[in-house]
Amino acid sequence: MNDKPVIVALDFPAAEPALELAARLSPELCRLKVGKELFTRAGPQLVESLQDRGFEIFLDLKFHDIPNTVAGAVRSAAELGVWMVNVHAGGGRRMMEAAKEALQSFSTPPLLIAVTILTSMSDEDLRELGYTESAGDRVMRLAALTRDSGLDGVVCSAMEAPALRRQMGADFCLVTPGIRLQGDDAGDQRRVLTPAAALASGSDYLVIGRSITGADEPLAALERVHRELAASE
Ligand SMILES: O=C(O)c1cc(=O)[nH]c(=O)n1[C@@H]1O[C@H](COP(=O)(O)O)[C@@H](O)[C@H]1O
Repeated sequence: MNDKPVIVALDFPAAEPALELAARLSPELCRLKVGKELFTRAGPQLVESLQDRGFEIFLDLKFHDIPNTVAGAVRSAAELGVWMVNVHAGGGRRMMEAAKEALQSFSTPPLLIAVTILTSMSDEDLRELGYTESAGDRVMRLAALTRDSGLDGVVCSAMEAPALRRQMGADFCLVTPGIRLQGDDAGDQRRVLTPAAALASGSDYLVIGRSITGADEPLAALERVHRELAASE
């Protein structure tokens, strides 16, 4: 297990609750993810405030556009000094290669990760989009394309992690959302696992939102995750 596998998803509508939650966590125990809702409202200033408090940031804006536009967006993220940034693998090889190329001039570039198939998507959802492959097969295809395009890894469901680890090797970074503490509601997620099961499946980083941010005591929930991970080693 790497030293800090937990990334807490700050899915809040404004800076204030995000900063309040961050104040109840510790940069020793987790990194933070700033996604579309929060970034659209609070922007780079919020990212900088969180960094000033010692947190490394996963900027989760899932860029998906023409190569030139995505390259510029990824460059802007790197200039913000974030630790991880992501794009949609569905943007294709040229888009991902352009994103990678945009990071060449940075001495410590962010990890560049691609989203394969969202963990909210079921096989049935994919069929409705006209895809004949199962979610699992499509994830494998998109992950191979991601690796061949020079990216560092993928966001995927922990359910796909064992096959991805086998196929992509030890150095390919697997970031897995869709994590729930035992007893928590899955909500809109479709392919969920517990933290220990996700790590045992080969995940490097666990993205955890509501199981921590929705807990009465977020730090206690984060510590519970760490205890469960340590016990499962
Ligand atoms: O890129 C992501 O982080 C992501 C990809 C994906 O396939 N599924 C997914 O849930 N996520 C994110 O992971 C977080 C999960 O939050 P919870 O379901 O509350 O734990 C959210 O911020 C999602 O945006």
